[in-house]
Amino acid sequence: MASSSLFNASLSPLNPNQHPIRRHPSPSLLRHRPVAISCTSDGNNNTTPIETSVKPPRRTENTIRDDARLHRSTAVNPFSARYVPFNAPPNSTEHYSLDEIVYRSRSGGLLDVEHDMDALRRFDGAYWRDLFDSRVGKSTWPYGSGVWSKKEWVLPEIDDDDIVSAFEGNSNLFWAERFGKQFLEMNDLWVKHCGISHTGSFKDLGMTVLVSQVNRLRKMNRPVVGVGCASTGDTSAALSAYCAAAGIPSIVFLPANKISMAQLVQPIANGAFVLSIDTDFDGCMKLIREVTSELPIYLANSLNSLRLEGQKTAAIEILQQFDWQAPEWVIVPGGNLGNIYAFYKGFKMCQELGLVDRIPRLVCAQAANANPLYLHYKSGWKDFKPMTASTTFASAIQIGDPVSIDRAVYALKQCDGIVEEATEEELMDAMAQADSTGMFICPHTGVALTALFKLRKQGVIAPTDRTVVVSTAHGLKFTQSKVDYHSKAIPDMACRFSNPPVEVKADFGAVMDVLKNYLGSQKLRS
Ligand SMILES: Cc1ncc(COP(=O)(O)O)c(C=O)c1O
Ligand SMILES: N[C@@H](CCOP(=O)(O)O)C(=O)O
Repeated sequence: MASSSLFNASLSPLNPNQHPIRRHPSPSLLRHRPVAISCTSDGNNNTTPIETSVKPPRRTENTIRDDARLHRSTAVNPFSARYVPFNAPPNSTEHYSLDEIVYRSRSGGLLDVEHDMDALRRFDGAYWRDLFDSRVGKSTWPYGSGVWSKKEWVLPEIDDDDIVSAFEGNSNLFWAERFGKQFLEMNDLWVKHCGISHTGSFKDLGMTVLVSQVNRLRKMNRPVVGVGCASTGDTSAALSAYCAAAGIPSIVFLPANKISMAQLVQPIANGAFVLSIDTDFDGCMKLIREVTSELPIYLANSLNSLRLEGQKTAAIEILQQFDWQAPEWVIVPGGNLGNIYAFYKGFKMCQELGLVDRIPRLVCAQAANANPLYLHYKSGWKDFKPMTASTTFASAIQIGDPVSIDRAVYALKQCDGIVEEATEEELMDAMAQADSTGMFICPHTGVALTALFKLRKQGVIAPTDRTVVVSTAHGLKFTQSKVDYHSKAIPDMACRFSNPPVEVKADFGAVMDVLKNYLGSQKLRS
């Protein structure tokens, strides 16, 4: 992408430690009295609630891990999960322990993490809502994380000591008041800022789960020397950060010259082994799959269904942030297509376990330059054709052969979902419009906002529909695209919402003239 001369001068470079195992905990008890509730087992995995002690304050010499250890329940954990073939027929018996290293089913299809829903159903929706609410805003290990605050639904069997977490999640659900009013005549529009996160994207949500499980496997002496991924920049950043925190080697395959400088420097700084490969993301993905089947390198892309268990918590969080009410619409930018399924799965679990009575309709938004799902949708879900994706400012979704295509199609069909697309000009304009109302979003979020513009214009989304746009990465990772846009340095793009700096002499009169001109152009607020 071209860089700007304009910018050269000015812009250089409860007691949540244990499961309160009982059916109807009083909300007041959970919120106001720090009572530790544990459970005993009769040896048949039947649990009986008992209240134990009032939690003493943390001793200053203890870490939060020590503190959690002191308060850990010794009772039998009634929850479990395993791998099963994705969308398996009801008579399928194929399944694998999460401690096995397996990414594909026997028939070569995708896998899914299946939870013991009967065990989870022994507690009603009110119980789970209260439990999850009681853990928000604390530093208790590991529940200070938005992912691990839902541990029973994520990786129920992992030891808290094996968890590698940066207290990710609990991201801001931003009321886009001015953007909604000014550009869409909407009053209930929200942006879920998943990119305001440890490494600047939603990938942290899945990576904490995957790297925690790797940590466990390594302690079990399973053959995992390192963890590897192919990436358009965000998966690699998250993988390298979580591996560095745990002291685990990470290996990342990046398509040469196709990711932003800010993304490239993240794994470099975190000490990953970085391969810059002369191909696109799909080429890197093919290579990492081949390599991980030959070497003791654990695959960290979302082909590995563990990742989606963490990512689904963003959906649960949205419901929680709306006091357990489902919005009408959730719009998610899609590339490798794991996230759209993760959102569906999070919403669906909340419905099945009685936390909400319905789920939102999902919209998956793709860049027109990398739109295999959109074309598939438009063909009435006839045969899917992978493509070679072209360059897009939404570089993290420049993917032509998404590994989770089956998951995405399933999710969209189940929730009466829609697929939309955004041209380069549309996505860049939408990003600039959002930024002009106080956000600082990434181009992928611009893709999602374009889908919203189109669906509002078609009357599919109504002005009062509660709508959430998922912002997937921090705008600071993509500043070059913003510099190019505001410099009007993009060939064949009008850059209608650009706001270049005004060059002015260091002279009082000249500055006054410019300012008077500017103020005159602004409407006086009544
Ligand atoms: C910033 C950003 N947004 C959206 C996506 C799309 O997510 P998914 O690949 O799960 O569809 C990705 C990665 O692909 C991403 O890095
Ligand atoms: N945008 C992704 C692409 C890979 O997706 P994944 O979810 O399968 O890891 C990235 O940042 O690498």
